[in-house]
Amino acid sequence: MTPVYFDNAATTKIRDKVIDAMVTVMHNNYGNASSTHSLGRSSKALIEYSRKVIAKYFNVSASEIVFTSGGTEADNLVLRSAVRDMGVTRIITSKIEHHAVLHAVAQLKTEYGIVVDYVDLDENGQVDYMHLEGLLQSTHKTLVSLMHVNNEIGNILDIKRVAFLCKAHKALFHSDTVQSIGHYELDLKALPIDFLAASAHKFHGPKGVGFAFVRKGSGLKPLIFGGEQERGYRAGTESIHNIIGLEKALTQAYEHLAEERLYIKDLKQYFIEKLKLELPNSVFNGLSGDMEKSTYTLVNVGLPISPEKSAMFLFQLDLKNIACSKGSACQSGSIQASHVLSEVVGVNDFQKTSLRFSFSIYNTKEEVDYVIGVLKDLI
Ligand SMILES: Cc1ncc(COP(=O)(O)O)c(C=O)c1O
Repeated sequence: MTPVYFDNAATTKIRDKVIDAMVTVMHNNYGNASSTHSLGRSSKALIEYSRKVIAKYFNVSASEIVFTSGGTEADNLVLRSAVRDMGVTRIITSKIEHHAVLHAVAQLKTEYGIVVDYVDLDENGQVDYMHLEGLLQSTHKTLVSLMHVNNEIGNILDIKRVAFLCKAHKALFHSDTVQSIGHYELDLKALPIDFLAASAHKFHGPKGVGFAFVRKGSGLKPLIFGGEQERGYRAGTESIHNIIGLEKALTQAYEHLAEERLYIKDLKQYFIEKLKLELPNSVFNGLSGDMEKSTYTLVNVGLPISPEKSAMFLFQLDLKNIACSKGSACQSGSIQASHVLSEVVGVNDFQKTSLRFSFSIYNTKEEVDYVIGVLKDLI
């Protein structure tokens, strides 16, 4: 039996069309994009074509897209260069960012002694925009780094509001959009955002490739030094098949966005209703039970199971062929809280075991029925 895969926020299955495009490239376009012969030139042309296609979706110019090994590298590229090369002396972020941001910022604090401030969050983990505005009254050269969609609880940031707040206070704005690109559209002509991070494996593309959007004139310098690839922003021979895979995955995602969003949203709604009916003592963490204020791709549920029993519970789910994420009140058997849930889940609800179920076009309502049936039986 193939697993019921409800862990799409961790990574997604690659689309067949994406695999086909990548295999064709691996067969035919093995030339190094820096070589001047025709094989090299055709590799280079493919990369530049992909860059143009990607840039168009965000209404930016191709030179503002820098390919990276994924979201983590894109976050690090932006954050580290902001401090090292752009004069940033203060970063405002939140305690529920992905570790790719949190740990990179902590490292910058250690290395450069920058000031780090964490914006207040409300009881659902939503950014307190008034507090953010207060924090922005500062003489420091500031960068704000706030994620668009939270990977654990699905909360959606009012990215437009934050972008204009930053602009009004002359702060740079970076958003980790790893969970939103491919699922939400962003017009970067209309939004004053300076930097973004994206990752292909979150929208049915390959692992190990992503990109940073870097606004023209930002003064960004590389994280990795060597050759002149990526216009000097990122040294190293380009992974052509991965870049083509990224572009094809993004094209597929945005071409089918309307119908696929409807399909997945309907699945999430069905999951919520069914869970409320079958296990009414469950709670939805953060805003994940709110169809409008959280992403349509995931729910994070506190189930009425004590954390001590949580490790066994996850093992039992695994035996039933259910793949979901611990997301979690208890990780790998030790009672170690997720940093996101520690911030947003109240003490009482924290006595429950939290699981993240994240959906994609490859899931069905029958799978939802199966999972909720298993949860009910086990509980
Ligand atoms: C919000 C967020 N940021 C960054 C990352 C890291 O991306 P990558 O796996 O491409 O390095 C992830 C992946 O889990 C994520 O969910």
